[in-house]
Amino acid sequence: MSVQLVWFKKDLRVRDHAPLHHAARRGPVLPVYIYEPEQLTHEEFAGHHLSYLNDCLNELNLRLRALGTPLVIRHGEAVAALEELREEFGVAAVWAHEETGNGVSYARDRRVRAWARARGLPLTELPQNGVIRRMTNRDGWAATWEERMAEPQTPVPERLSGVGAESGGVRSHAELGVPASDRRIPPGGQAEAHALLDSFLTVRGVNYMREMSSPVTAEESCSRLSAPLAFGTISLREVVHATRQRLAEVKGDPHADPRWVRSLRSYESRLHWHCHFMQRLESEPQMEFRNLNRALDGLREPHWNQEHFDRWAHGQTGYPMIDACMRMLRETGWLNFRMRALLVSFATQHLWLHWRDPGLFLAREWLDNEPGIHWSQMQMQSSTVGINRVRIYSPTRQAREQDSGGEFIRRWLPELADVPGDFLHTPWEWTGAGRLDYPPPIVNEQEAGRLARARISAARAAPAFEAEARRLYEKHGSRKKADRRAERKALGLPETSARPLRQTSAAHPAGKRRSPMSDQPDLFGLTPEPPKAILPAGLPESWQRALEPEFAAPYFHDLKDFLVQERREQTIFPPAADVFNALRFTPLEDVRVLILGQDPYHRPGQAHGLSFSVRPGVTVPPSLRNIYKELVADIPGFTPPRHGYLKPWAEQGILLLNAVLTVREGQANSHANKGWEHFTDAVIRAVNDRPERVVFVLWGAYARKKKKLITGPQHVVIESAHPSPLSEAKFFGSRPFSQVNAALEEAGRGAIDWQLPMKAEE
Ligand SMILES: Cc1cc2nc3c(=O)[nH]c(=O)nc-3n(C[C@H](O)[C@H](O)[C@H](O)COP(=O)(O)OP(=O)(O)OC[C@H]3O[C@@H](n4cnc5c(N)ncnc54)[C@H](O)[C@@H]3O)c2cc1C
Repeated sequence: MSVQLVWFKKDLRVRDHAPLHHAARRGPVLPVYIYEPEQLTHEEFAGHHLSYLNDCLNELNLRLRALGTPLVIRHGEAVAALEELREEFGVAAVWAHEETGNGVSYARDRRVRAWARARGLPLTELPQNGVIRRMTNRDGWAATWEERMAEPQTPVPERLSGVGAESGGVRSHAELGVPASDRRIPPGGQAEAHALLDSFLTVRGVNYMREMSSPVTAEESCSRLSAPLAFGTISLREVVHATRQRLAEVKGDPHADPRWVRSLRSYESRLHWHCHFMQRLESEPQMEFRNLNRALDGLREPHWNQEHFDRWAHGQTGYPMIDACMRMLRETGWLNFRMRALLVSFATQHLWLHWRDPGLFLAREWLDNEPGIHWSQMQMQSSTVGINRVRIYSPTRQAREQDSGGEFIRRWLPELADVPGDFLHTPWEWTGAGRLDYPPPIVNEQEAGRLARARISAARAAPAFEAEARRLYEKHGSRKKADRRAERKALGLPETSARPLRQTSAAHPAGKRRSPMSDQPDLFGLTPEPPKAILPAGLPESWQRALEPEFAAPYFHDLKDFLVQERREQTIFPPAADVFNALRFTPLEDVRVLILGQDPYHRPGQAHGLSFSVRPGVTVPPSLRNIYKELVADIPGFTPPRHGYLKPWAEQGILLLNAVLTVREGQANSHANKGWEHFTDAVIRAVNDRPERVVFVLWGAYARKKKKLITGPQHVVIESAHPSPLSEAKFFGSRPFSQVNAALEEAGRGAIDWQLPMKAEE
C-alpha cells in the first residue's frame, strides 16, 4: 500500500486540484489540513479568518468524505504533524500545491522540503496559478501565465480510497486560542465560490467596469471572489475559463447588454494582475519587510507617529471618506480596490507613516489577505517601488467623485447624520461642526500631500534611486507590451499605435504627468488605457482644458450612461444638444458674472441650457418675471421684453449655470445627485481660479451653499433670496444688477448691458 498524503493549504477545494488528482491515481489518499500555531498567532491572522477557514474545511471534509475518505485535520507545527502522519499511516509520497505566502509559510515550506529529503519521501509541489518559481526576471512570464490558464481543468477523482483515518473535525476559536469574531463576513467554501462566480458573470457584473470604483456600488458589482481565491475554494484557472466563456457568449449574442463586453474584459485583466503581483513576492520575499526600492530606505522610518496611526486605524481622521472606509473594513473585512488604495495612500503619504505597520494592520483586517498582492500593493501605493508614478490621492476629491450623494459616508459615519449634504465631504467647513462628535481633520490634506510629494521627489533624484529602479524593472517589470511588439514585428505587422510607447518611470523617475486616480495599477505597462474622456461637442477650448479631468473621471462616465438610459425611457430636458449651452455661449476666459440656478425647467419647450432662460416663444416663467421687475427698479431705463431668452446676457460674459444640467419631464430635481453637482462644482472652481474679478450671483439657499467654493479674494459674491414667487418679497429691493456693474467697473471689467432685445432671435 503506497499511501499518498495530499496536503491542503490555500487550496481548499476538490475541483481543479492537481495534487489530489495525481495522488488518487497512485494509491490510497490521506488528505490532510494542518492548523499551524505560527500562522494562527501571526500578526496577519484574526478571528474572522478562522471562521471563514472553518467553513471551507467543513465543506471540503464533506466533499472528500463523499469521494471516499475524510479530511484529516491536525493542529501543530507542520513538520512535526507530517512526521506523525508519516509514522502513523506509512506515507509514501507527499503532494501539495506551491504556495506564495508570507515569510512564515516560506520558511515552513523550506523546512518541510528538508524533512522530506531527509526521509527520502517524494514531495511534489504543483503550480496552481500563474506564479512561476525560481524566476530571475520577467521575460516570458505573460506567455507562461497564458499557457497555464489555457490548460484544461484537472478532473475531480471519481473515487478516493482512504486509509481509514478519522477526520478529527475543525477546531473552535477557543480550542485554537484565536479570539472569536463577530464580523459580518460571507460564508466560506467551494459552493459559495461558485455561487459568487455565477451571479457575477450572469447578473452582478454587467456594469463592473463603471461601478467597481465607488464604494456605493462596488459591494454588489465586484465579483467578491478575492476570499475564495485566497483560500483556494476556486481555482484561478476556473475563474478565467468561466470569464472567457461568458465573454464569447455575450459577444455572439446581439441582444446582450453591450456593457458586458467591456466589463468582462476589464475583469479578465484583473485576474492577470492577481498573479502579476504575487510573482513579485515570490521572486523577492524580502519585500514583505523592507522597501522594494532600497534607495528609499530611511525615508519614513524616523517619522512614525503612533497617534496618527491609531486615529487612522480607528476611523477617526476627520476625513469622512477615509473613516467610512475604515469602519466598513473593520466590520466586513472587505473594501474595493480604489478605497483600499485610498486608505494606504492617506496613511503613507498624508500621514507619512511607514507602510509596514499599516500593512500588518490591513492584512489582519482583509478577509482575503493574499500576501503577494497585499505587500506589492502596499509598496506601490506608498511609492516605494519607484518605477511608476507617485500617487497621492485626495480623500476629499475621491469622496466627491465616488460618493457624491454621501450615501456611503452616511451609512458608516452615523455621527455625521445632521451634517447638511453640501458639507458632508468637508464637515469642518460647516458652522455646526463644533457640535459633532467627530474630530477635525488630522492634517491639512493639501499641505501634507505637497510635503509627501516633495520628500519623494527629492529621494528619487538621488543617483542610487535610478539604479534601483532599473534593477526592479529588470526583475519585476511586465514584458507584455515588448512581447506584443516583438510578435507583431516577427509577423511583419506595423506597430499598433503611432504614439511612442510609454516609458517606464525608470527612465523618467519623477514622472510628471498627473492623471485622475485609476483602478488600474498602471505598473510596468500592464495597464489597459485609462477611460477615454467624453468631450461634449462644441465646447470652447478653455472649458475643454479646465474640465478635462472631469470628462475622463469615472463619475462622468457613469453620468453619461445614466443619461443614455434615461433618454431611452423618459423625456429629458433640455434636448441633448443644448445641455452644455451655458459653457458653449460663454467661454471661460470671457466669464465676468456667474448666475447660479438649481435645475432646468421641466416643462416641454422651456429649458435650453441657460439658467433662468427659456426659448423664444415660451411664456416668461414667474422667477424670470420677477428678475425683470427687479431690473426695472434697479437699472434705469430697463424695459422688460416679452420673451425670456437670455442668450444675449451669456454672450456678454454672464455664465448662466444650473447646478444640475438635466431633468425629467414634469419632475423637478429628478436628476439631482447623479453626478452633475460634482461637475458644476468643478465649473465654479474653474471660474474661481480665474485671475480677473468675477461676480458670483447666488440667489436662494441652494445657490448660497456654493459660496464655499469661491475663495479668490479678487472675486465678489452677491447673495439674496431667490426670485421665485415664494421668496419674492425678500428678493425685491436687493438690487443685484447695479451691484454687479459696480463691482465689474471697479475691477476695470466693464458694466453689463442688462437690456435685452425686444425681439428674441435664436
Ligand atoms: C493596499 C492593497 C492591498 C490589497 N490586498 C489584497 C489582498 O490581500 N488580497 C486580494 O485578493 N486583493 C488585494 N488587493 C487588490 C484588490 O483590492 C482586491 O483584489 C479586490 O478589492 C477584491 O475584491 P473582488 O474580488 O470583488 O475584486 P474584483 O474587482 O472582482 O477582482 C477580481 C479578482 O482580481 C484580482 N484583483 C483585482 N484587483 C486587483 C489588483 N489591483 N491587484 C491584484 N489583483 C487584483 C483579485 O484576485 C480579485 O479577487 C489589495 C489592494 C490594495 C490597494
